[in-house]
Amino acid sequence: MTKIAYLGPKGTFTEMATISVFPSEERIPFRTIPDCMDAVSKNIVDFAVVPIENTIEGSVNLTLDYLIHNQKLLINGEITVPIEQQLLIHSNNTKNWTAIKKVYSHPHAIAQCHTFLRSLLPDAEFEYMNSTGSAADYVAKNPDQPIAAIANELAAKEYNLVVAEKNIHDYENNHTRFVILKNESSSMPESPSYYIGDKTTLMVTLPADYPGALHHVLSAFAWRKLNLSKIESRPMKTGLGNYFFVIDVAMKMDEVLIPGVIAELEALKCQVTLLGSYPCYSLSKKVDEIRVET
Ligand SMILES: O=C(O)C(=O)Cc1ccccc1
Repeated sequence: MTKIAYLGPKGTFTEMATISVFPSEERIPFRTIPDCMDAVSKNIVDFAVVPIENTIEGSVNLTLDYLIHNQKLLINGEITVPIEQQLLIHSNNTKNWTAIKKVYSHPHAIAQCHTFLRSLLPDAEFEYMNSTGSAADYVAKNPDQPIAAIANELAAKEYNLVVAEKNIHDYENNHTRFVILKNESSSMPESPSYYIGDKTTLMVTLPADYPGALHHVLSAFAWRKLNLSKIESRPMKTGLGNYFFVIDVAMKMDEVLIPGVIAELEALKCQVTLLGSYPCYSLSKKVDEIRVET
């Protein structure tokens, strides 16, 4: 059976994303994003699902950087999931949850709830965890401490926690994109999620810093009328001011336009790496509907 690594433990948003694309495959939780990617390169699993970008916080740098610098895997698919954050507490603490002293969660989840936290738990400290699921697990295992987790309803059920406050995320339009990684390009199993189109992701390194360099790169896409859905710069880690660009093109790899862009950029002495050309899905179902037992 196909094996899928995801950022665990059970009850994470990544698990929600994974269930929606791989409802009947074997899903295996890993503790960290790099652990998921290593599992693919060591052939312990066939695919890994990890978060890559959030509407509120932007890119998940750990994923982008590990993909570029450590495990050169290919993006085989993408799934976008609506994110609703809940404040979860142990049933021992339901009487006075405003006395919570510490809030545990993934850094992006805490960042998505700053307004709520500042107004209702202004004195609480934050404790950053590898995932929202591991925060929920910690709160469940420490019933005597005045602590809460920020996580989803799946985690509330999984760890038997109480939802003290519902939908505490500051912005309505809170979505996260997850990528499906593999060490080669392979066709994805038919997904029950909604197909929303194809994307191609390129990594571009400029030969040197000179006036108009990025303009030249972008014009290779512009005059071909290729729509870019994202451009992100990340440090090359070789010195201050050295960056590479990760560029998402809103179309499938073709035989003319994208190869033409790559040839043009290479003629400008840019280094271009294809990170993947893949189908994108969207999940707009409720947690109850997506819980699938294997
Ligand atoms: O921690 C999780 O549940 C994850 O899957 C990572 C994450 C954290 C916050 C928002 C979306 C995804």
